[in-house]
Amino acid sequence: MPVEEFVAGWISGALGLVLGHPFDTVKLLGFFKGMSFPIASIAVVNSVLFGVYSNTLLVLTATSHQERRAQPPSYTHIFLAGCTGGFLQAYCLAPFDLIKVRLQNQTEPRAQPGSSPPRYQGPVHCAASIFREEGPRGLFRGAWALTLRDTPTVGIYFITYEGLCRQYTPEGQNPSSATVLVAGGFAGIVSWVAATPLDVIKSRMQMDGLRRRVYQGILDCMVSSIRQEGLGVFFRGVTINSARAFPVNAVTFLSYEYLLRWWG
Ligand SMILES: CN(C)C(=N)NCCC[C@H](N)C(=O)O
Repeated sequence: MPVEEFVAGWISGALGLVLGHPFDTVKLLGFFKGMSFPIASIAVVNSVLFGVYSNTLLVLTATSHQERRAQPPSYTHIFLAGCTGGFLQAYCLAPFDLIKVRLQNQTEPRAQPGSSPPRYQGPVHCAASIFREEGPRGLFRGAWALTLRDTPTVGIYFITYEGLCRQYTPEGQNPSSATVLVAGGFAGIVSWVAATPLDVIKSRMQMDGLRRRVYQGILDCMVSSIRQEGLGVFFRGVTINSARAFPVNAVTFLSYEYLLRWWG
């Protein structure tokens, strides 16, 4: 199994994250101290995403990354490989994303002298507390919603990227840096617009159970969110998600493509 795609995915995910971090922190007006935890986690997750995507395409089309410019895969194969990558990355992402959401939502003012410390003191303490208080399965709270969010939308992500690259690149050639940046950025925006409704539900499921269980499941969470807040609830955060998605994914695709070209 070729591993370059896993390594390129690892590095490009970390680079994309550096750009996305300020948006992620602003998103919930919370604080998410330090970058080492997000960098480490996103690098692993991106490596799974790109590695599984490329290796699934290899199985489906019998072409390696280098051969795909001359023999472009069909959009159906791209979509299926993207969905497979999205499905598997969601499971790796689930515990990291849960910790991120729990820390971001911890918006109590920072400890004043004499006040009690925050519930979670950092990523490791957060993971250990969830494990202790909610059991090992607690670390995967919201994982189904995350899988439903990522499986189709990562398919859309790769279709948009490939479609735009093909549109603006002469046949058989590699796309230019400008094309990769724009196609990557738009792939990020389109997929995040599609992902936002389930992103809202996923975050609510991840916060559920902290004090008491409110929702019986994904459907119940959807229905009660719509009842209480109307359909607009599904678009909460869509602007910040899109603003973050462009630079993050432009840089992720540019570094991924160039690392693979560089390694031949
Ligand atoms: C819409 N979704 C879930 C995606 N397109 N996922 C693929 C990776 C996105 C990138 N790591 C990011 O954080 O934007």
